[in-house]
Amino acid sequence: MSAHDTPIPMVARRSGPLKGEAQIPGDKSISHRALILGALSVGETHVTGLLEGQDVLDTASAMRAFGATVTQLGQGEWRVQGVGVGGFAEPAQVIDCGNSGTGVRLIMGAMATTPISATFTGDASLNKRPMARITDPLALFGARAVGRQGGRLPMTLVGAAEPVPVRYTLPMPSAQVKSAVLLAGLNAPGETVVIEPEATRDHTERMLRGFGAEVTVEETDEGRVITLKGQPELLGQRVAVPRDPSSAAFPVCAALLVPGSEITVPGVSRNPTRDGLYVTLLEMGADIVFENPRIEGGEPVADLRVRSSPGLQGVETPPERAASMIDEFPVLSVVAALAGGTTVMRGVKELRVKESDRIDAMARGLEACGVRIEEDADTLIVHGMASVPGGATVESRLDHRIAMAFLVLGLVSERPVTVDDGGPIATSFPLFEPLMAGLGAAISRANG
Ligand SMILES: O=C(O)C1=C[C@@H](OP(=O)(O)O)[C@@H](O)[C@H](O)C1
Ligand SMILES: C=C(OP(=O)(O)O)C(=O)O
Repeated sequence: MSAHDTPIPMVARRSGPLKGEAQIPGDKSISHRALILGALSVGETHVTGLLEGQDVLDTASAMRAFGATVTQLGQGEWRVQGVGVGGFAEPAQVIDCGNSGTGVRLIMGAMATTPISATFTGDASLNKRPMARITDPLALFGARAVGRQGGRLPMTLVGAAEPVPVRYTLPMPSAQVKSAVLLAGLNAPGETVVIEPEATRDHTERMLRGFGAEVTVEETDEGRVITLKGQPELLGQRVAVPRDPSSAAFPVCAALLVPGSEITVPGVSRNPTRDGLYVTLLEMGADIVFENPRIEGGEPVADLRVRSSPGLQGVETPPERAASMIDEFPVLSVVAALAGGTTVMRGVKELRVKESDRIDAMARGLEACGVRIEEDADTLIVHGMASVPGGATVESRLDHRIAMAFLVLGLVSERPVTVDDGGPIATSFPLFEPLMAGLGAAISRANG
């Protein structure tokens, strides 16, 4: 579903020191997976800390349409009564995944080996994103996609009546593709194998094991070889969702940039497959301390203490790090604009097929704010400056991360930065505005 109908312009102004504690919402990737695996399990799954952003709410509605019972018990506390592997019913209505690539791609995988059909659609952003990367491997199981030319939504997926297991090497580093293949493999006999030449976020493998599937991971010369034994009985679990490092990135980067700031950010996931931004910020000279490291809900977490860091220096991020920080490049570009020297982000072409073309969105927005950038198909280069003029209205292009990144820039630019539509922020970080205001950030509705 579309999270909002009319644009919500927002503005950020130069702010005094950010202080206090930032309670980040639950991880989006893990929240989607908790609902989907809960729906594919026998018995009851109890989730705490679920992200109640629109992307995840759309996945909850989809799981209901496939026959699971999904109930909100309290804030972030949800119950899923599953239908078991292979138990999805054919939905009576079109499945609208809104703005969410993760939602639609994982759900297509989850239904592809069940003999039912479902029609999927999304908002104007999602309906432009490539789906052949999913329907190609799902066809190997015996599923069939029918829809628009060019592999875009809306499309109908006809699940395989007699699925066969698959061995598939990922042609691009994508946890969504990996996860779709593994979820499809659940209802195929025999072993489904996914080979990923570059490691991507591993929440699906971790959580499948937690729900009782047999999953092995081998590091080989070809990359990570993930083997799933098909047709397990998944059993409902208790899932405690850790806080989202991709959402935490916004207040963390804001605190690094705004002079005199000191914030704490408790309980953020430090899964190594998600840690690239934090590695990069430390290399740039950021003052971030990871306190009280521990395991929560099967994921490594820590409490972050972040202090403003005036001497940040530009760095080069290598292509092999890109997957572990893929959603953080927009906000890293903002940090880079205020760092000494040049920051070169390599191996980032996947950014071109996110909610927007994020290389183009950042490049045009930063230029409008007075920052010098260079780009090619797979690289973004930002030339840092002591002070960014700002004073522009930037297009958020139905992309939550673009909107939040430019609002962070506005906190430290000479003149305010406006984003034409902050509505998409609700897809991943519904309480971004009050959370940032609570820290002392001057972010508000532009017409309010
Ligand atoms: O699997 C996931 O939960 C995600 C994988 C990434 O997408 P790709 O698989 O397209 O890289 C990431 O950008 C997205 O926000 C969440
Ligand atoms: C790319 C993202 O999400 P999705 O692919 O699920 O739309 C994101 O949250 O930055």
